[in-house]
Amino acid sequence: MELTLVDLSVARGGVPVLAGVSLSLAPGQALVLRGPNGSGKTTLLRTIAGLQPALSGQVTGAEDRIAYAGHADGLKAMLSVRENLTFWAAVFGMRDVEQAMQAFALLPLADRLAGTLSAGQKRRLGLARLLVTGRPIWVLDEPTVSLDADAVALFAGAVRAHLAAGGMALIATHIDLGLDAAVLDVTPYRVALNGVGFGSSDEAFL
Ligand SMILES: Nc1ncnc2c1ncn2[C@@H]1O[C@H](COP(=O)(O)OP(=O)(O)OP(=O)(O)O)[C@@H](O)[C@H]1O
Repeated sequence: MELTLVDLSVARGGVPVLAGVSLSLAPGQALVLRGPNGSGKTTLLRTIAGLQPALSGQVTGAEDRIAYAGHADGLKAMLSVRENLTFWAAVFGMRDVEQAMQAFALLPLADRLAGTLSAGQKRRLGLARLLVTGRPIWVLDEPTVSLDADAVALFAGAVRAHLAAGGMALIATHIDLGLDAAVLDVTPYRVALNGVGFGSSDEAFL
């Protein structure tokens, strides 16, 4: 089943950011979102993932099918790498955490507390979580932040395997992942602010 956006408009802090975004993603396909800092990529991804409501328009094919990885890794600092993945696997009804650790070179760190990992290791663990969700649509916001070249290659390999298995991926990134993916620049969808500033915030925790 495809993921489809029809005429989607999104806002942050009550201020419209992007308007009229339409796209569709079929099984096996990836789409890379591009656009300057502050252009609205995160806002669009959060809306697609159901973390905030759209201003208008529709998202179809997303219900209970999205695994979202945003800027925060959302790890439990006092659980080990293996325990973090086991926790998430249980939440999503999956079991195989060993394969997820292997895919992101985490096996040597399996018993380390997540809170003691380096930034790049934490990011690898956050991305390994995608594999234990069993969800077909990966919505990823700057997934390669903190990753070294080897880890970026591991990540790109995981995305390729996910697509080959019929998964989908929507990725906001400023770097070239070497994926066979379409690219959507959000710039043409930006809403002109016409003097309206960003005075408010739409989240309790920033
Ligand atoms: N919590 C918030 N409350 C209000 N406005 C916000 C909030 N977070 C971001 N914004 C504003 O919303 C606009 C869109 O931000 P967004 O994070 O979606 O852009 P982005 O394209 O993902 O940027 P980047 O490439 O820097 O990650 C920006 O002008 C930003 O300053």
